[in-house]
Amino acid sequence: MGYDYWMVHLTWTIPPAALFTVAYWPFFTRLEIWKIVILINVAVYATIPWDSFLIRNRIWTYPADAVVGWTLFDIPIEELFFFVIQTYCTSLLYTILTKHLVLPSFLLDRSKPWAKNVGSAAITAGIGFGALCIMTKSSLTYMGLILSWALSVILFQWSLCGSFLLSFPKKQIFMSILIPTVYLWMVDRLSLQRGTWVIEKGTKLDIQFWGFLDIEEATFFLLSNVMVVLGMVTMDHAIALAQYDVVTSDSPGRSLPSLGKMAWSYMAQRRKPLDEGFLDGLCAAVTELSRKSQSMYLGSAMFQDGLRVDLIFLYSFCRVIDDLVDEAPSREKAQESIKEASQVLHWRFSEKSPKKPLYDYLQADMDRKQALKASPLLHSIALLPASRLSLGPLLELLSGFVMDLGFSFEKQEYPIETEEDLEVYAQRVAGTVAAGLLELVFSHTDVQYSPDKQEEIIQAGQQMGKALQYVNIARDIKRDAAIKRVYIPTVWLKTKNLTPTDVVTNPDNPALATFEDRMLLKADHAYQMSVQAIDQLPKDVRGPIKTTIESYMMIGQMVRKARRESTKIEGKLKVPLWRRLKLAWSAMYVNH
Ligand SMILES: CC(C)=CCC/C(C)=C/C=C/C(C)=C/C=C/C(C)=C/C=C/C=C(C)/C=C/C=C(C)/C=C/C1=C(C)CCCC1(C)C
Repeated sequence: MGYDYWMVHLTWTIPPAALFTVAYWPFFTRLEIWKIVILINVAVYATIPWDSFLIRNRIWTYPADAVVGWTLFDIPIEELFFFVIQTYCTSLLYTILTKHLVLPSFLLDRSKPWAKNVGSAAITAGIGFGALCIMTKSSLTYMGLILSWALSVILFQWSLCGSFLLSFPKKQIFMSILIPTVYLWMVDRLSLQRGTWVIEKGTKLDIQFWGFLDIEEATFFLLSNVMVVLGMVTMDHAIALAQYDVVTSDSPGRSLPSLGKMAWSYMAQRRKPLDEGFLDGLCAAVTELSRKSQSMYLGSAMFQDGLRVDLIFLYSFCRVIDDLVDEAPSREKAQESIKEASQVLHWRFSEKSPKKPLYDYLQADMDRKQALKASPLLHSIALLPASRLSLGPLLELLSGFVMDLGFSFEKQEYPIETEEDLEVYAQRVAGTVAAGLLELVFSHTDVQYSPDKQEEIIQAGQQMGKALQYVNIARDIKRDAAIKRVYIPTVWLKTKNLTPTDVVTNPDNPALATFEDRMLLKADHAYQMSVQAIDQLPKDVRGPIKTTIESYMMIGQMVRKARRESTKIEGKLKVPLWRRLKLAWSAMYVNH
């Protein structure tokens, strides 16, 4: 008896598993943990008969002084632990690397119709080849046993998730397979060299890499990681379909069904055709978000499932209308866009069945389809989750943009005259977005809130939205001056004998520091008044919301610090990535 095999685990497999677990712990969701637990079970049950058969046939052996001696179906306990820990590490790595992806956006099958069949044929050929190898009862035996067993599992997985896998990003798949594979190759080589396990001659090809790593072992570790990763992808395919059902559903409030239910409806494979218009729009919105704001994209990944998808659509709408107004060639054109947005919003929210799948709706009327394709505004409104939002805040947001159009340097018109104007403006452009976000949160949770409670929380949320807008304004005084906008109330400026025009012409005036400070104080005050409300939100949104808010408030602190140390800032002030990560980690940890 000996501890060599356990030492392999203690030195090589347990430490990376522990390290990744601690680093990722605050971000683990219940669903992710269940996925991994299920996969570990499947992996263990699927591997036991195979491994036991190989050991009984003495394809490989364990020196008595390397193992403790406890076995199950002749498999050393250390080896069983290997199935568990490898499946855990690889699936955790996959979970981390794919965390930012929006699963339903890969449901659209853009692959060639033959691609899936070619894959199936190739895998089947591999299984056949493996069987032939086994029949030769020669040095090909071990390779044959690996190929026929692993490829059978992979064929089953491919038959379920093939099309989904083809549209899934390849980089994440390759990394989650290759990193653990190469790592385990090194561990395996070391153990074979030490003789912790021995592959018997006669049934192996006797070809080694790096002196010790048998070609069969290399193949095995590659294929076992492929099985683990494809197992995760298959479950994610089922989850993507369930998320799709939630976000395209008629009912205003629905959360994701249980994993068991998802697996059942996935295996039954009876589905209505997917709404292509919707999925196209989702892909476009996701691409846009990741292109325009990487931090918002990554931040949104902390929100789960259907809520995240809905938030992306809400963001997309705000973004589109914002760009339309900012990039309009003239004030009149911008006003037209806002008017159009208002009309389409009314249409979207009054339609008898506004939640009707977009694609059906478009099919019914080709002209409308053309119009939608041509106009990002129409498109983004068509995609808004109208059954889970209300019209009020969206219209109020438009009125915020109208205020922005009131600025005119030539005519010396500045709409933010009093502090109250500032508050109205912040409510319109930011309070409304917070209200929309919270409506979506209430729709996607199983927690029951009375209407009064919801109203109370939305009030606080709007206050917080305003706080963040004040931070924004304080940070952007110079950038706004460059586009001839001044959000510092005219009455504040008057106390220092300044006018908004002075700010536009001389944004470097040190006297402006007072107003920056005052704006940040206003932000702090609004923050203090509303921060406790976060604790009343559903548990799984507290962390992400805290993270978003705190990283914004941190910008405020950095503005203050930059002013104190009179650092010159070119462009937009940003919180460094590592500080945001640290902040996210602790905000998520506290609310885990
Ligand atoms: C739930 C929802 C929503 C939907 C359902 C969707 C669905 C149907 C999904 C289906 C998924 C499936 C079928 C997944 C299957 C995964 C498998 C079989 C993984 C095997 C891993 C095997 C592993 C890791 C084996 C590891 C073995 C090891 C490390 C052995 C090592 C070794 C050592 C150390 C020395 C001697 C040689 C040897 C190679 C045996």
